[in-house]
Amino acid sequence: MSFVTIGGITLHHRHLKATGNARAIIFINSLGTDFRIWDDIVSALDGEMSLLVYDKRGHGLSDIGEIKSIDDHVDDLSGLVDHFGLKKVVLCGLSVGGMIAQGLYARRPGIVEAMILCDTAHKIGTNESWNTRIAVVERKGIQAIADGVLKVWFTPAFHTSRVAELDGYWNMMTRQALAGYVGTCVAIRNADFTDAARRIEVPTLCVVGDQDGSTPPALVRSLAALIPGSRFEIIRDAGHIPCVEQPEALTALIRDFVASLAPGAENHG
Ligand SMILES: O=C(O)CC1=CCC(=O)O1
Repeated sequence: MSFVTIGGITLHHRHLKATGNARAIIFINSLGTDFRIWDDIVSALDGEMSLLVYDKRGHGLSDIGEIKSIDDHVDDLSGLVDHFGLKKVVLCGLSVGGMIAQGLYARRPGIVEAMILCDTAHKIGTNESWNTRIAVVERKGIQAIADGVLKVWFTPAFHTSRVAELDGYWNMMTRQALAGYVGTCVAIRNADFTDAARRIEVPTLCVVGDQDGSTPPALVRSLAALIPGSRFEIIRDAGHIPCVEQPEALTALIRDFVASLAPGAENHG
């Protein structure tokens, strides 16, 4: 296990460095998950690209810290980029992870070569939906909403055919620190990247599961419409977390997208 302390926050991470002409790609996980959601993608891409996965604060084995806004998560991601000496990175963010990616681009556009914005948006949910969720989990715990959230994370087919995994992801979600979960809900509620998305000037792939109940295809398509020149793709038979449910399809899209980038930014892993 690897840990690093940046700005007083200890972050759990895994860095797999590729040799030769490799790009660096950083994966940013979603609300209620830790970096193990990327395991299949990491296994598939290991050796082809330098890969960095980490538990964002308040999740997994990272410190909880204080989470007042997406900026707090951006601080950690920005610190990780510097800690690993990365000059240019490709960001792959899932859901709130995609907001954190948009936040890093808005703050430090020069270090972002490209972005893969996965099941995310410029604005996710409403004040009302987040306030309701926050009130329920503060009163009754994450387990009170877990069954409902799993319905948006995974398709009905996943629910019937991958029952043990479903149990495992229920455990993952409900074992996140309450303060980290609630803080990240507040951060998502207050985030709006609508204007920032219009200013994105790097190649961007927006991708979504066809059955995503949290950031549905129409919403992710509207994010793609804001980002000049972006590419939009739908993954079949996937809910909100295609890196778990359809990792081969997402890996193929990542490979294809990274291969389409202009040469020159490699060797920064
Ligand atoms: O937990 C959910 O409802 C799905 C989700 C929304 C933002 C995020 O990161 O995950």
